[in-house]
Amino acid sequence: MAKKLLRALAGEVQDVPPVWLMRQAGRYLPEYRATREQAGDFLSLCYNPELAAEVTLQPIRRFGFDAAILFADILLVPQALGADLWFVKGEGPRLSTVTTQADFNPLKPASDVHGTLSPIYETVRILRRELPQDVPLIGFAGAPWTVATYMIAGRGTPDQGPAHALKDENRPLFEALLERITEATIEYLSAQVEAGAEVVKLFDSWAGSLKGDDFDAYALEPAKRIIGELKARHPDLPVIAFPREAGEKYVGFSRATGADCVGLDSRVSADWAAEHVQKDGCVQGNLDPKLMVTGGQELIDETKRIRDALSKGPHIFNLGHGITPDADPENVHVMLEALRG
Ligand SMILES: Cc1c2[nH]c(c1CCC(=O)O)Cc1[nH]c(c(CCC(=O)O)c1C)Cc1[nH]c(c(CCC(=O)O)c1C)Cc1[nH]c(c(C)c1CCC(=O)O)C2
Repeated sequence: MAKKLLRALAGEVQDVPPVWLMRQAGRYLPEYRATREQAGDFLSLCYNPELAAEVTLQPIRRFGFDAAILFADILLVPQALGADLWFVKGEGPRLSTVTTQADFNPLKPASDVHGTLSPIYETVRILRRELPQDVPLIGFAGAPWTVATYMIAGRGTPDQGPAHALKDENRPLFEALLERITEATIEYLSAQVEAGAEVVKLFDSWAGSLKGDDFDAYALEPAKRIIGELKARHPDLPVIAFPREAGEKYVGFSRATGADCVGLDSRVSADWAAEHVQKDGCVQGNLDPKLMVTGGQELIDETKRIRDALSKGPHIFNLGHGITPDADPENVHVMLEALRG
């Protein structure tokens, strides 16, 4: 029997949808925290193929999810382009900033990213050997806009203000940066597929802060380019696009970009998505990650409600965003029982 996730991506409607969770390998799991400790820190874990493969496998062993997602980070691409990257404990990522032509000039060409990223391809090769036969591996990268917001600000920002400011004040530089990230992302994802990733996902976590024509130019168009080039190189490759908080812009996104599936955040209702988004194909989502912390009957009811609302078309069950460090692993079992039971 073909893998459940691949069947959903091919448009098959299933009584019980395949399920995996964003950030399923992460700090809510004690075994993840132990392996990260063993690696030293988060980035050392990302670049250690044996240990990165181990943390990718941990949630598969514990929960029996229908897909594994490569353990890495979207900010490895800026690092491969030459940006400095480090993580401040309890705060998050920091990067050297790109706000002037002088900052941009030393960035490497896209074809040079493989030197830094080759350990990630080794992680993929290990995983293809070690994953159970029925569990496909999802590779991923950040979408150009989201990656650019971190490269421009040098950190996460609540409103992506610095990136919007550069877009408004120096559009040629902003567009050159997006172009470089786009090219690097094509190279990176293509190499993941060559190493054995069976599906790829493009995370545009901050797509929702792009409005109107900006959304089309800087979220939709780059996704379309990346997906078009990947499918030219790997014709059967399924792609999941996640323009988080796109709202009304979710409508038609998969048709316009060529994505096989669109990821939904928790702000849109499953009923609305069934009518307006799922008519174009597979959707993924969209349980509120908070329910993995609070649990109880509401978790059970919401899981079933989303499953039922999206049951008339192809659906991959997931959260609306990543599972948080304060989530209770027991609640994952509760959700799986509600979904599959
Ligand atoms: C914006 C973004 C990043 N990284 C990612 C995104 C897009 C998705 C999203 O919106 O969440 C994507 C990502 N990051 C990670 C994965 C691995 C696969 C998975 O299990 O989903 C994936 C797919 C591991 C990680 N990436 C990070 C962790 C936590 C690091 C740790 O172990 O201390 C993990 C497991 C760190 C990270 N990485 C990033 C930030 C802002 C942070 C700090 C915030 C935080 O601590 O949660 C950048």
